[in-house]
Amino acid sequence: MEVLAKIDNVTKLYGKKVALSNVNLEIRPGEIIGLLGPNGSGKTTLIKILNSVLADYEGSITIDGQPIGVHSKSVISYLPDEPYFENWQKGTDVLEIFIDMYEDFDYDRCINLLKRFNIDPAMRFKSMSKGMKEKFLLALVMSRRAKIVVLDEPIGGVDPAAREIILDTILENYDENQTIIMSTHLIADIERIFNRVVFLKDGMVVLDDDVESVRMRTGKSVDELFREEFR
Ligand SMILES: Nc1ncnc2c1ncn2[C@@H]1O[C@H](COP(=O)(O)OP(=O)(O)OP(=O)(O)O)[C@@H](O)[C@H]1O
Repeated sequence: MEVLAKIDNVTKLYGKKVALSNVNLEIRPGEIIGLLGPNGSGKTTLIKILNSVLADYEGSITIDGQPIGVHSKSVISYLPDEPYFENWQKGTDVLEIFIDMYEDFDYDRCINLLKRFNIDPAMRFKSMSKGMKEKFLLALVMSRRAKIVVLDEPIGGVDPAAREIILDTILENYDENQTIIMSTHLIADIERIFNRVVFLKDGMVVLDDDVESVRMRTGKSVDELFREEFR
């Protein structure tokens, strides 16, 4: 099957601290991948490398057949772990930026998602709660018809009822060939949407498997397996 992203022997050091150690992954179209691991295991570092935020690493990465750069940015829709807008801005200001910046941005889809999340884009960010900001940004990022969507801790600040709506929305809105890579600590809440999980431990991949085969092989949910692995 076609490989959408290939991560070959990637190692990342911060000074002497090893954040990623010889990471190898092949990512294919249509996968919904849970990138899981305890605090400090390297999830955000890997996500930042895939999204050109960090460039000083060893190893090689191709995305959609090309090295990381202008093309990879155009095919990846990225939700960072912290919002990147200013408090004085309104939702509509950022919406306009997305319309201008991304050819693949589907405005109607975004407006529908915002309605579903009960977010009024005319509000300024300083008037939104943490969860409202997260939902706003998620609606934007999910509205790009990008080949790869990378979500770093997308629903950490969102209440449990809204989480369910968001997960359903992700499943309903993602295109069949789109790949989603999502880091989270809320494994029990989210694992129903994953079809593949990657566990990182001390910067190394210690598990990379289909969710179905994990369940068949171990008789455990991903959440149970995670708690066992990282106890
Ligand atoms: N800017 C930095 N400078 C130095 N060390 C860093 C920096 N960013 C991350 N690290 C270190 O790299 C390792 C991996 O961090 P990373 O943020 O990728 O982990 P994570 O799995 O995303 O953690 P969390 O679940 O807490 O978000 C940690 O040991 C962390 O201390």
